Formats: sequence, structure tokens, C-alpha cells
Amino acid sequence: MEAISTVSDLEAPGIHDDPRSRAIEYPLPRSLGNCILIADFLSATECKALIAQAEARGFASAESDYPPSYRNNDRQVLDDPALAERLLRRLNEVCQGGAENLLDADQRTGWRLQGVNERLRLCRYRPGQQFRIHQDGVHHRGPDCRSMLTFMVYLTDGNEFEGGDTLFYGAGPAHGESADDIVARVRPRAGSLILFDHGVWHAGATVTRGTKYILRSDLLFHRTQGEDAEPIATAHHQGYIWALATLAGGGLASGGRDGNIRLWKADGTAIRTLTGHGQSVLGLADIGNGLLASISRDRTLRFWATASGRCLKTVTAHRAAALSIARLSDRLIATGGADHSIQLWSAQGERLRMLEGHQGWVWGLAALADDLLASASEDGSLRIWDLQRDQCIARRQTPHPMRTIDAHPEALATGDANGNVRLWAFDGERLVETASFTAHAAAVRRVRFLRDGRLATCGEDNCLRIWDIPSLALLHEDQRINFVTDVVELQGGATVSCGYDGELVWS
Ligand SMILES: O=C(O)CCC(=O)C(=O)O
Ligand SMILES: [Fe+2]
Repeated sequence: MEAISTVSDLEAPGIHDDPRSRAIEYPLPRSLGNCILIADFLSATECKALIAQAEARGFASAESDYPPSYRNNDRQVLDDPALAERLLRRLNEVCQGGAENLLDADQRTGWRLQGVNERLRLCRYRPGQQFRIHQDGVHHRGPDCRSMLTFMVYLTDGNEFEGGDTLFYGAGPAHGESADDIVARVRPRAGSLILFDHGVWHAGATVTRGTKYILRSDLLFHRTQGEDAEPIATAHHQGYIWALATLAGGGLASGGRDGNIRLWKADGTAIRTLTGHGQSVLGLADIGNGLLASISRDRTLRFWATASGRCLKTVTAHRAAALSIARLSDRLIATGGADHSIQLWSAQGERLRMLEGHQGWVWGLAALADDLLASASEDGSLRIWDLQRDQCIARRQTPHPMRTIDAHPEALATGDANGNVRLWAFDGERLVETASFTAHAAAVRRVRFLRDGRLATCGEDNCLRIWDIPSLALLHEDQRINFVTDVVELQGGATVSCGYDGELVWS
């Protein structure tokens, strides 16, 4: 076998005499988006070298970044601009007249191919590992550069493992993930490149025997000057908005995948942008005295002065993504993480204590009183913690991963990965489930009690719903074009919701 010691040996067109002889297929109906499969994009030797180098660097479980029910394959992030540049060169070589020709430029008026994202992700799937139905996220590099297509090379051949096909669906998880909804199934071939629009719903099926490896990146595009270019500067955030919080002055704060926190007046006027987080901002809380606390996938907890926009303090809060935050009193804040722990903090950001017990990600926290905290976890349990004794004093297990929680003087609400919302009562000792209903046709992302006995729920079925409590009558419904992630009620009574479309919507 040809010896390849570094990835830099990925050079000229590999083993092929004519680089343009590669077979090209279009696995999806055009109406669902671009999807292009190019055989023998990398040679077998190049694939083996990439795998060997990745194994030498070592894979990590995706568990600190993604819940296992969503994806549990192993992963490695490799920033390699030189390799990305060579992959782009190869792409231009294999496409007659350059890669742009293949990509249906009509779909991207005003945008031109810039390159392959140098943030390369190597993924390994061993038996039992999978990546459930999803759309791929957009990488934003300022208003004039963003990714639009997924770039994925299969490094192992389908005859070396069982399962592990890439599945394409006609619609999102609201329509289930059943075999009937599969529009195309791609059996991995070593060296094949697949390119598809980020918005196409897809999954990596469970590998049942052997090992599957892929190299994953994105195609980046830059905006061309001129009247064709569609403005994107009007979006409230670049990419997904994850979380909202009301502010004492009547406005609100939003946090996004762009790592930014934006402050807004109640009428929607932008006040300022707080920058500093290195990754998605997943939770926000007004902690009083003009301070905002934020948590991020970058594992930190930050404290900000809302009047000046200054970041006063940054602490590493968790050993994995920090997912949830709640203010208990002027003196006490709690955060929950993908490391399964709950951490308690002073309002000055000193770490006080840790609560352990959950067996999965702590997605939601809610204060019941100054020294009583409720937590909802991917492990399917709801727990109540007495913060005077730092003990879990009540616990209820449910069959599905819990994703969100909110509290209200008379009740608690939780939402789960299967679209169910449950209402609970806690009498100081016993935790009783008082109601349970299917609120969404996919995972519930947020539950929030509103004034006048109403409950708002946000779902991965792209719906915001408002329910009357306790009758459970549906009072209002808003359908968006992508997941709805949060909703808050402002002092004046308006509700503001947000989601993966990057927009805040007042109603
Ligand atoms: O493994 C696969 O076939 C799909 C992987 C995928 O969807 C991703 O990495 O975004
Ligand atoms: Fe994907």
C-alpha cells in the first residue's frame, strides 16, 4: 500500500487519470433541495490516511456537546485551513467548469462559493451509534459570509460495516422519523463526497456492525456586491436564537448561536449587542441590580452590566456545555450542564456548591422559592432540591428525556423530547403529576407560564402554542418556518418568541 503519512499528501487528483471521470448522482428530488453525490472524490489511500491520523489524535464522545438521544457518535474537530484548501481544489477539479456549475447557482443569487470550512469534523460511528434526524446548522462569518451546503466525505466503505446509511427525509421530525418518510437512502462508499443544502432533513442511521467514518465540513459562500444580493442584515441574530429573558426595565435579552446577546426595548428597538461568548448562548437570566447572567455551549457563565454592556465576570461553569440557568434570589443563581451537574453561584460569580444526582444533561432549572430549586433532565427525571440542605427531596421519573421546565406559584410544567407537557404540584414533600398532554408533534423546547393562567409551549414542530391552565384548551397557535425555541411575556403583556429562523416575533 502506498504510504501516506500526513494529510498533506492529499494533493493532485489522486489515483485517477482523468479527474473529471467521477460518477455524479443526484439522490434527492430537486424540489427538496440540492443533493449531489460524487464517487471517488478521495482515493481509498487518502481515506485510510485520514482515518489513521484521526485515530492517532483520538476521538471524543459527542456527549459533552449533544444529547445521546440525538446523536451518540464519536467526534473530533480539526481546524486545518490547508486541508480545506486542498479539498476545494479537488472539488473544482472534479466538476467541469468549477464547483459552482454543479451547485444550482439560481438558488443562491448574490452569493458565490468561497471555500470549504476549515473547521473539519471527523466522525466515527461504532455499533449502536447514530445521528438522528436533523438539519445542519449554518456557520456565519459576519453578514457577508455563511455556509449553505453540507460537505461530507465517507471515509469507510459500506461493505466494512452494517447500518449507517445516510437517510434523507421529505420533512422534519414533526412528521416522525419512520421509514415511510425516507425519500432517499445513501449507502456510504469510501471516498464519495456528498453535498446537500443545510435545510434538507437527514440522519445517519445506527451502525450495527463494524465502524463508519466520515469527514464533515461545509461549503462557505460570500455575498457578491450588487443589487442581486439579498440583505440578511435585517435578521435579529445570525443563525438560531436559543433563549430569551425579560429585563427589569421592561425590555428583553436574546442569545444566539452567533455567540451574541442582544438587548431590546419592549417595542423591539435594538439597544446593544453583548459580545464575548465563544459559542451559542443557551440561557439568560436577569439577576437584579442591572445585571444579566448568561450561559453558553462554551461552558462559561458570564455576568454583564446591562446599562453599559460590559462583561464583568466570566467563569467556567461546567465541564461541558452550560445549558440552563435560574435566579433563586438576589444572592443565589443556579446553572445546569451537559456534565449532569447543577452548580450554585453567588451573584458575584463565586462558585458555592454543587448538586449531583441527575444521570443526564440538566436542560432546565426553575426556582420554586429562595431555597427550593426544580430541575429537568435528559435522564427523564424531575427533581426538587432543598438548597438549605443541598439535598434532592423529591423526584419523579418519566419515560422520555425532559427538555424544559418552568415554575409558577401553584404548579410546575415540564416539556419532553416526545412532545409531551406535564403539569406537577409540589406540596413541600410530594411531587404529584396533575396533567399530561401532547403539546407538540416533536420535541418541546420551552415551557413558560404567562399571566392569567396560561402556559406557552415552543416546539420542534415549528409551533408556538398557548394553553389555558387548567382546562388545557388551546388558546393560540403560531406556525413558524423552523423550530421555536423560546417565548417570554413582557411587562406590557406582549409576548415575544424566537427560534431557528433567527427572528424575534412580537405578538
Ligand atoms: O453520518 C451520516 O451519514 C450523517 C452525518 C450528518 O448528518 C452530520 O454530520 O451532520
Ligand atoms: Fe447532518
